[in-house]
Amino acid sequence: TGSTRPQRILRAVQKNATRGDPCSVVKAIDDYCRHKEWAMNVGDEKGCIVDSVVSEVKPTAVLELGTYCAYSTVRIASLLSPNAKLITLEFNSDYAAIAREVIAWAGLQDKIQLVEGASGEWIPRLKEEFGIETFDLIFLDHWKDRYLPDTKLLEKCGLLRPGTVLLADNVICPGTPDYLDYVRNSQQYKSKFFKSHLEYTQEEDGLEKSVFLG
Ligand SMILES: O=C(NCCCCc1cc2ccncc2s1)c1cc(-c2ccc(F)cc2)cc(O)c1O
Ligand SMILES: [Mg+2]
Repeated sequence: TGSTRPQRILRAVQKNATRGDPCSVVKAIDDYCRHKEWAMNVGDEKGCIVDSVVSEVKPTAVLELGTYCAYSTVRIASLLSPNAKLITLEFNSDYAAIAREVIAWAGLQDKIQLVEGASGEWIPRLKEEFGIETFDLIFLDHWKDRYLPDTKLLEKCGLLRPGTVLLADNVICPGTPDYLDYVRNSQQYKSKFFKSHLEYTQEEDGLEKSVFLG
């Protein structure tokens, strides 16, 4: 029984990144996935767009849907203010186990709460379980056919406030057509597309930034 791709990514982090240095963790994953084997991290090109949105929003409460190996988790958390918190949901327990190790290597355990489970099950529980009022920023990077139902669920659960920013990965590749249609045509959102490329490739992709207007 050989290793899995997430295990190989963790090994690359432990080999090439400095403990407690989130930037070196991000770089180690990008180097490995660009030169050794592709993996579904948001990557460096789209990651720079994520960085600019996080820096602009200055969120104190962040929700990430889809952790995988915690590349974007670490990238976002490294930009947050001291009292800010990030909750990240991961469905796959093997991914979650690797993600916890990557988060620990980056030294960001105190900022990040990793929750194992399905978004549809956990979103209705976030207020009660974690004392969350509303989120300032939500990064959608999980099952592409869950972006729309989970956005409607977040609205229903009162987890959005006027000004909450939804930032969605992969709106072109693999694509989230129903979600794009909703946020671009709803009076409740002001939406903007950031053209980019699928991580580590020249395939078209992009991020959609949608501000909830209430
Ligand atoms: O599926 C992707 N990402 C979601 C993984 C699903 C993990 C989940 C997390 C979670 C948490 C809570 N509830 C339910 C769920 S389900 C994904 C796929 C590609 C891609 C692009 C071109 C390809 F040829 C092949 C793959 C690129 C990307 O950037 C992705 O993000
Ligand atoms: Mg993605």
